Amino acid sequence: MGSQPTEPDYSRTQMNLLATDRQDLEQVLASSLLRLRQQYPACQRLVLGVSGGLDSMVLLHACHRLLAQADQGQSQKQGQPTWPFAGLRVVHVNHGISTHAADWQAHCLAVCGELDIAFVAHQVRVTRVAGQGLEADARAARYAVFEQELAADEALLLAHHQDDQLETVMLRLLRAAGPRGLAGMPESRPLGVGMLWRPLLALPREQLESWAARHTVRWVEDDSNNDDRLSRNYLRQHIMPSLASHWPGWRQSVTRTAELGADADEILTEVAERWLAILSPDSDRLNCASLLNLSAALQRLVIRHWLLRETGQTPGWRLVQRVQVELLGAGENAQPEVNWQHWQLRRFADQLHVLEALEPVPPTPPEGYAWRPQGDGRLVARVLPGNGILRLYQASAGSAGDQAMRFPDGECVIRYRQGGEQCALPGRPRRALKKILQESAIPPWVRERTPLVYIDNKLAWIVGVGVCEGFQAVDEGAGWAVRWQMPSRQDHI
Ligand SMILES: Nc1ncnc2c1ncn2[C@@H]1O[C@H](COP(=O)(O)OP(=O)(O)OP(=O)(O)O)[C@@H](O)[C@H]1O
Repeated sequence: MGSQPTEPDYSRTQMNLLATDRQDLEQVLASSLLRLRQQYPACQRLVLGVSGGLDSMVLLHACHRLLAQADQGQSQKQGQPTWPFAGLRVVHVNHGISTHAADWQAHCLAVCGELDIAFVAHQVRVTRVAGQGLEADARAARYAVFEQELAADEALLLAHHQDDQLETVMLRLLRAAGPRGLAGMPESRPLGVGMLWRPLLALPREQLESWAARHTVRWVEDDSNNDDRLSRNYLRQHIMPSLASHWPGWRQSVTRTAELGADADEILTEVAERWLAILSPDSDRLNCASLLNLSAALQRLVIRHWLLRETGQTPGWRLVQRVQVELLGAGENAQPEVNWQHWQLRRFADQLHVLEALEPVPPTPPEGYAWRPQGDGRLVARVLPGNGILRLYQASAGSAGDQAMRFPDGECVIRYRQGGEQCALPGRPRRALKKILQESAIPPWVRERTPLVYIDNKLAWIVGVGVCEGFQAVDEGAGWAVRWQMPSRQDHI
């Protein structure tokens, strides 16, 4: 296959479709765009994702025709404007993978020039992710560009069609999927600050092909489409034709399955959210004791949605299973952990935690990190290299209680535990710091990086645990409290 713009292949177009499709495709597009405008009134301008291939070229030309009709005064249909948008522009992502990448970009630029439509191209560097194919990596890079590119009043239109949807559902089925996977691609979803919209999702590929033929649309054939080592191509070339020959209604059946999947997913999401509101009301933690009271299937549902909520990534079946067995099933005193991408999933104090893996804290200088009062008597926030930031604030009566510290007159320094330290909390015997930390509510993965505030070389405050004997504020309102914001998003102590 070459990269040159190809003449439409008339031999593949079907006569019956040729007779009727022209209006159909444009009608379907127009009513989809009206629906977009009604559902998301904030979307006033359109951005088309155009690769240079047949599908997105059809979308581009068909949008251009609707826009031209509107300009020629045919803009009202049953009282509705046929083109209710203020702007239209095209974005092309050049992945730089194919040897024909520059031709695709040049073709998109040329067509947009002919149609007088604003065009922007982005060259991306595709980052390879272990265990993921090149196509998926390219897609991630592409969507990152789309997301960046989109403004809050814009919707991105992509030219996915019914065959793409069927392939997606079949591939997911073959890789194992629950209702969410079987639901296929949604017609719309939020993308960055804007919306993503797929106006051609209901139309079969054939219909796009015959429309392209009729309008002498030129496109660039993607040479990788012929490579049947790629699963999607194998399915398209070998499996789908035989399905059609034995089950003429298979497209409708799979489409219906996707619709049922979408319904089931919506209901399951509602159920999961209700449970999350109970089991993880206002924190990123999930309560194990209550979770264990649920049925095994409901546990997996809640775990899946909790991970999705906290990380933005959909966890696979195996991971959910591991969390259920290895973390939820662990004894109370065990401290198991499951690593997933750059997250750590841990169990501590009868809660499941999802943490972004933290870099180890860099070695502290022997003299510690000085934390000096300002001339006006206030201490400023102290950035701890690799370990977040400490802030001091005046503890108002009641807000900090016995956590309020006397104003540190002496030399104030921050250190971390080195081993062998001892101290006494008010009214308690002197003990090893290690023991005090172990018995505190501080999770084990935070203990070694817990800031220790020394005043005149004496341990005055174990952040997150309390003020040491001799340093507590006596008068209400006279004390100071410390807040530590860890480098990861979730932990404030
Ligand atoms: N390089 C590109 N630049 C701009 N838009 C693109 C590009 N590639 C694809 N698109 C848009 O995305 C649509 C779908 O493309 P394609 O089927 O190749 O994507 P996909 O990898 O299957 O994506 P998805 O993961 O969303 O299914 C195209 O019709 C087009 O609208």
